[in-house]
Amino acid sequence: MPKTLPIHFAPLQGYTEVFYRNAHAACFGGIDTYYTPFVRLEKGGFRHRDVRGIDPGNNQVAHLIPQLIAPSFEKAEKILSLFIEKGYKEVDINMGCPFPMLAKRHNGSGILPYPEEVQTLLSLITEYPQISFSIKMRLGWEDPEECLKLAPIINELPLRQVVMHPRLGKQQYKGEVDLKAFEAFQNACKHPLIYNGDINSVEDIHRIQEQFPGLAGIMIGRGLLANPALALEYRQNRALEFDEMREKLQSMHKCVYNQYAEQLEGGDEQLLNKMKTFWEYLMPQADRKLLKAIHKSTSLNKYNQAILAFFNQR
Ligand SMILES: Cc1cc2nc3c(=O)[nH]c(=O)nc-3n(C[C@H](O)[C@H](O)[C@H](O)COP(=O)(O)O)c2cc1C
Repeated sequence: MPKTLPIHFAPLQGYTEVFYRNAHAACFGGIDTYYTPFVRLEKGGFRHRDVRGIDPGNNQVAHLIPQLIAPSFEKAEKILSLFIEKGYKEVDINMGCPFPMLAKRHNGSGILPYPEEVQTLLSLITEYPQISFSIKMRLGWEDPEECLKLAPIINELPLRQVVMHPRLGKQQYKGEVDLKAFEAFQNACKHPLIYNGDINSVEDIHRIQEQFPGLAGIMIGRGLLANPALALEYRQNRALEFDEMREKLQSMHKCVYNQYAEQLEGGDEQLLNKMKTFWEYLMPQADRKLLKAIHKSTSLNKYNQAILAFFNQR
């Protein structure tokens, strides 16, 4: 039996928000580390929801790491100061985001073609030795050679780990993950390395683990949104029974719903929209009619009826 690797829940802006993370940890678990979606500066300040999302008072998961995205040392330092003020000792730096609006300003994977800018940004890491840093990155913006050129810079830094999603920024989420290029980076990288990308089943985890025996962990995003039990099933080496899955999912749904119902002030429509995102990636293999009724519900009332029908299915 290969050893069980730590599973990291990837940050997903708009999905793995604080209420989702709390509910997931309480109802499913199996995760070693959760990450906040990236915090960024908007017109020099912070977005309220980002500040709420990292506030330790709102977070109930055992191990949470806040993530920042910035194109420069100064901006990154400002966000880091917020994390330090909130008491965090571990921080992740995003060098993987492919969104063109951010990438064109050298945020996320947009910085990868520019080794000097990467070096300046990451000098933050040596300036704050009291913080344990990780980076989450892609192969490059348009060429997988980019990460190999960055390897000497990255290797010099006292990093806790590197998370690699083996796609290019310009690909967004299209095409296949490039496992050959991942291997080349693994050979060049001296830090503990975590694989991230297109893991949708326990078999996928085992396959990646076999192919890359030196890995320090696996990070999963959309696969966990689709099957919140995935990490638990991997850890316990068993698939959840239908009834057990339903029970856990129902309590997770209730937990997310109640937290949003308490916090949101925009009425039923806002709550309805928030809850619909909960279902966007969830259980794509479930009964299509039941899912469609949820996705298409036009009022909170209709949504609640659709949910009831979903959880009452045999
Ligand atoms: C809607 C969406 C939002 C995302 N937000 C973030 C983010 O805030 N920070 C980050 O590092 N990655 C973000 N990602 C990338 C994921 O963390 C992950 O790297 C990517 O989805 C590949 O992993 P997966 O195939 O397991 O989902 C996002 C991805 C998606 C689809």
